Amino acid sequence: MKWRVACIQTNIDFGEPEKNIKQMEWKVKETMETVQPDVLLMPELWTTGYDLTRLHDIGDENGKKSQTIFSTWARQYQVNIIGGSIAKKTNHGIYNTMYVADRSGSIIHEYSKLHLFQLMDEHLYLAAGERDSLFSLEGETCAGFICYDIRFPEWIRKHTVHGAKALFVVAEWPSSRLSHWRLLLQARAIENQCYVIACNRIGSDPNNDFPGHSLIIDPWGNIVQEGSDQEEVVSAEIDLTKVDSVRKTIPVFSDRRVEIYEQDLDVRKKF
Ligand SMILES: O=C(O)CCC(=O)C(=O)O
Repeated sequence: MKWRVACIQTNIDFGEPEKNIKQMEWKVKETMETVQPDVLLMPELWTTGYDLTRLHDIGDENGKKSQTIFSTWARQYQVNIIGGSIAKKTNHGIYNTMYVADRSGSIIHEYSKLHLFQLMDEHLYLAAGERDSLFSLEGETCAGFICYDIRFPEWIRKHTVHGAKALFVVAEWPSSRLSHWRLLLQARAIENQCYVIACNRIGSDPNNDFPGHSLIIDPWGNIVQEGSDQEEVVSAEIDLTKVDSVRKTIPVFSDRRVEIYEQDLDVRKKF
């Protein structure tokens, strides 16, 4: 399977969902007219930004409005959408939730950020997801993650051992740790021998600057495309058969020694 993937690397107006949705509608239209991707990504919390203290007012009730928007755009343009994430308000709390819509407009996957980022106070305002993020897109096994999740290789691996060949990452990753962003994403691609397609935002909010640098990385760890720090669409063609050939060249998955990893370490003998 070959897909043209495209990250809408955009600024986000702080706490202004209506404005952000209107702007995104134009960007989706423009991207479909120019780049014509098969898979379209948006950044993390792109409707509200990190306006955490107001999420109970501006978040999306059960994610209903967002699902309708993704579904409408996906069907209208016949494109698969990784809808970044949005703030989903529920009776049990507010979740940082990704929806995936396929070309027919069906919502085929939902994932709520599992690891809340304390440095940006997420744990004070958001509830953590409890479910995995594996899904099938046009017959290919994929997984979706949200920002801080990429610091947890064991979480990502859980999905690639179940066959994920493309990891879609959405983020509001700050400029101060841009070097971590690049290295972590490249490491996840190399160790899991899969594509990583990662969409970050640009601009600033009251607490952080965001560097863009959305990335498309192949299963050998090469950066196929990297964004600047400006508003743009970062796109490339990916060929998922490359995943199989890299996994054949260095058979990391069959060389794993899971039975040993699962044994307890006998630390008392050593210290
Ligand atoms: O892990 C990091 O350095 C950034 C994470 C982050 O900004 C987030 O999860 O929103």
